[in-house]
Amino acid sequence: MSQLQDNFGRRFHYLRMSVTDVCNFKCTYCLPDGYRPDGKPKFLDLNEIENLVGAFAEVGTQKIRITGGEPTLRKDFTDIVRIVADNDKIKTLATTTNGYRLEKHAKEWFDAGLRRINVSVDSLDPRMFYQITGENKFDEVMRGVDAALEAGFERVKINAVLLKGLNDKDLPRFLHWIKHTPIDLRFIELMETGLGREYFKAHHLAGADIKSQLVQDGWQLDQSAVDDGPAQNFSHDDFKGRIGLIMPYEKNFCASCNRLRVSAKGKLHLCLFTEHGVDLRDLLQSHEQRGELIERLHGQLRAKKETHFLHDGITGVTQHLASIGG
Ligand SMILES: Nc1nc2c(ncn2[C@@H]2O[C@H](COP(=O)(O)OP(=O)(O)OP(=O)(O)O)[C@@H](O)[C@H]2O)c(=O)[nH]1
Ligand SMILES: C[S@@+](CC[C@H](N)C(=O)[O-])C[C@H]1O[C@@H](n2cnc3c(N)ncnc32)[C@H](O)[C@@H]1O
Ligand code: SF4
Ligand code: SF4
Repeated sequence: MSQLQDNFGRRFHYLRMSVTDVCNFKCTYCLPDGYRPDGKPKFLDLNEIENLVGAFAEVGTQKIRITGGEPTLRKDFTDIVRIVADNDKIKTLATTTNGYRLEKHAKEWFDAGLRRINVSVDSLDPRMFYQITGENKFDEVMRGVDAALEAGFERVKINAVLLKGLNDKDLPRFLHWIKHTPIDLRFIELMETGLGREYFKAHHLAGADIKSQLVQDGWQLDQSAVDDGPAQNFSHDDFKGRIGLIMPYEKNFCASCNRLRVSAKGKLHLCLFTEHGVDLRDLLQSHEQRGELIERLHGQLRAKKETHFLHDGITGVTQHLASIGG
């Protein structure tokens, strides 16, 4: 079966699969008022997930990241991990989590087949962590990170959204942490969502500024991390950890786009900032529908735009990233 490719020659071997919109945190840049149910949520069930993964695997998907909302709030999260891990075409299985349930379940998820984990830790100062996430859970989350390191995950990454006037003083603490700890830090430039211009204007910090500072301090661009898509990665001889920057406002950011998204209710999003998703759910009901589903995927890929709306100055297209999984 031919691989997913768009009109610009980009190949898509990475699926970000959201399994819930629900979240228990209130990150100020994402869900400042917390999760608000939109009617009765009915997220993809295990059968639908298995059919989805099977179809994507058949058209070249090798990496799946389970995301949300907070994916680990699903009671059947471990079963979801197992379903994806059981598909031998999927070589890399990852999740992104706020770390809330990590301490207790890291080993269980690892044993079910999860191999990479990204934990969002926006600050290493517990008070700032609380101010940003709305949850006083810094110690629990950090114990979760330790549990993940102990469980044997091949990669443990920490995501932090760069926020002017909030966590922008934290860089030295983060650097101190990765001096002797083999952690990959991911600094993500704040993206403007439907939350409003004011928040963005007040807190947006250009990733390029962090990049200049890192380069000045002897960090070197590492081109070897080929599966990382649009992130730029840096390493330093004196540090065990690495740093990745996601700078969506940089020119050419989308040229290396390699990922597609499916929402928790089964909608295909060709970009994090597309206007709407295309329903796949009607074709996720049985294994026999796989051929038709694959045809729909190929058809949709032809409509993928070269770059995203943010570059055209159109904002508010995505209300918040919890709805698509970031
Ligand atoms: N605009 C944009 N932002 C992205 C893209 N990929 C990741 N991001 C942002 O970076 C955040 C962190 O991503 P993660 O879920 O941790 O995964 P990742 O950084 O893609 O990690 P890898 O799978 O190792 O590449 C996402 O939630 C988004 O906010 C992308 O393709 N486009
Ligand atoms: C939507 S969350 C879902 C997974 C999980 N709840 C978590 O926080 O890790 C995925 C990632 O999106 C990032 N994110 C959310 N809103 C963002 C925004 N407006 N700009 C940049 N990154 C954002 C978060 O920091 C997080 O690392
Ligand atoms: S970034 Fe993740 S943890 Fe924070 S509110 Fe959004 S979905 Fe929840
Ligand atoms: S913004 Fe859209 S097109 Fe650009 S890299 Fe992200 S998902 Fe791909």
